[in-house]
Formats: sequence, C-alpha cells, structure tokens
Amino acid sequence: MKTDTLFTKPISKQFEFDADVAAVFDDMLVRSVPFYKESQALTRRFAINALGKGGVVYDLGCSTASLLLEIERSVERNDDIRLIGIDNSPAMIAHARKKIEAYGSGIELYEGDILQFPYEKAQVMISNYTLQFIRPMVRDSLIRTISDTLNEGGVFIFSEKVVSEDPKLNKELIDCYYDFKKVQGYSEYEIVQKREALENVLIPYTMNENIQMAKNNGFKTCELLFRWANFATFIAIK
Ligand SMILES: C[S@@+](CC[C@H](N)C(=O)[O-])C[C@H]1O[C@@H](n2cnc3c(N)ncnc32)[C@H](O)[C@@H]1O
Ligand SMILES: O=C(O)C(=O)C[C@]1(C(=O)O)C=C[C@@H](O)C=C1
Repeated sequence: MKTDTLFTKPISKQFEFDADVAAVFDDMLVRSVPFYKESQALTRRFAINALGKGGVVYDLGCSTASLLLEIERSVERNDDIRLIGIDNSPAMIAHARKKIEAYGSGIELYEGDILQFPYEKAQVMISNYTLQFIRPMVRDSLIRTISDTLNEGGVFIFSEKVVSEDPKLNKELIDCYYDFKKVQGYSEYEIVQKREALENVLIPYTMNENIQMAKNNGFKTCELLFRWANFATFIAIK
C-alpha cells in the first residue's frame, strides 16, 4: 500500500479525488478516519443482517471498493446478492477495478454521479464519508432518492465527519482528531494543509442534523451505530 505523503508538499488547490489521492487512498483512510476498520466491520455486519439470502447492495462513493470486497468475502457465493459500487472519480474506479480483478470479484462498478444514477430497487444502501462532499443544497434530495430506492425495511448505513452544536466542544473534538492524526504519523504541516484544502469541500453536519435529514426523507428510524469524537456511523431503516 502506497503511503500518503500528499500534504508534505505545499498544495494550493482544493481537495479533490484525483489520481494522486486515489494512489494513496487506502493508506489515507486508515490513518485519517478514526476506527475506520471497525466502522467498516459494523457496516458489513448490519448490511449482511439486512440482506438475508438475496438483494442488491449499493455503495455510494465506493472509492477503491474496499468495503464491498469485505462484504463479498463474508457472504455465501451462491446467494443471490449483487454488490454495486458507484464513484465519479475515474482514478478511484480504475483502482477499484484493479482490486476486483485481482480478487476475481463479482462486484459491479460504475463510474458515475450518485446524484444522477439510475438506481434499481435495493435492500441496502451504504455511503461512508461521502455525503459530506455532496453540496448541502442537494443532500436532502439524495437522501430522498436513497429511501425511494430501498425496499420497505431496507437499510441505509452512512458514516460522516460531524460537528458539534457547541462551539467549545467542537474545538475540543477537532483537537482530539488532530492528535489522532499526529499519532498516525501526520505532521502539523500536513494537517494544516489538508484542513485548508478541505475547506468548503467537506461540509459536515451535526449528528442531529444527519439523523433529522434521514427522518425527513423517508426513514422511520435513524440511530448511531458508532461514534468516536467527530466521526460517526449511522443506520437508518425505511
Ligand atoms: C471519502 S471517499 C469515500 C470513502 C469510501 N466510501 C470508504 O469507506 O472507503 C468519498 C468518495 O466519494 C466520491 N464522490 C464524491 N462525490 C460524488 C458524486 N457526486 N458521485 C459519485 N461519487 C462521488 C469521491 O470520488 C470519493 O471516492
Ligand atoms: O483528513 C481529514 O481531515 C478528514 O476529514 C478525513 C477524510 C474524510 O473524513 O473523508 C477527508 C478526506 C479523505 O477522503 C479521507 C478522509
């Protein structure tokens, strides 16, 4: 796995999921998202619970398809399950394709916009750390599309960076997160550069705003599956 050293050099452009990011992405995620592997394991478990012996699973913003590969490893090959990943970054999809070929995987990948995708009915929709990159103006309508796509009783699992409603606590959460990044080997310089690159690109909501957004758009339940400081994983049930 290639080490993420992207922000060791001066960067003046906004953060984007280009070829440079895609090349180091698997390392970036495990070192930038606290408990990434654990939230992935929870996502996999609750997705499989909702599936039974068949059904469609979409991963919106699948990046290099790590999560879908994990799910595929845990389901019976003869079950009637379709695993579908969508991402609008050509570089991410290229990396994902290499991985699925290497593993002889049956995952279906599409390079496309999750806001425009012609979804078929599904039992599970997943979107980990992706909604925060969707413009707030259209985020609600995406959640409505997700709930319309799901069968009754289907689940939507999503993970997000979150902010606090309380400014003092919010600063403490961010400090806590930056200490986590330092332990992962990122320098103060890398942390500041990435924060600037993500400004106005990654737009996080509070935990309650995320829950309310799901409840306002067709989900009868939305709860936390996991939270560590300013990172959270949610499950919403239609
Ligand atoms: C932080 S990454 C997601 C990480 C991944 N879900 C995981 O858990 O490893 C966000 C991804 O969403 C994709 N993305 C952002 N906006 C998108 C859109 N409108 N349509 C499709 N993909 C999008 C980006 O290209 C990027 O790969
Ligand atoms: O590094 C950060 O500051 C982050 O917010 C981590 C984060 C994310 O939460 O999506 C930001 C961008 C990359 O996609 C990977 C992880």
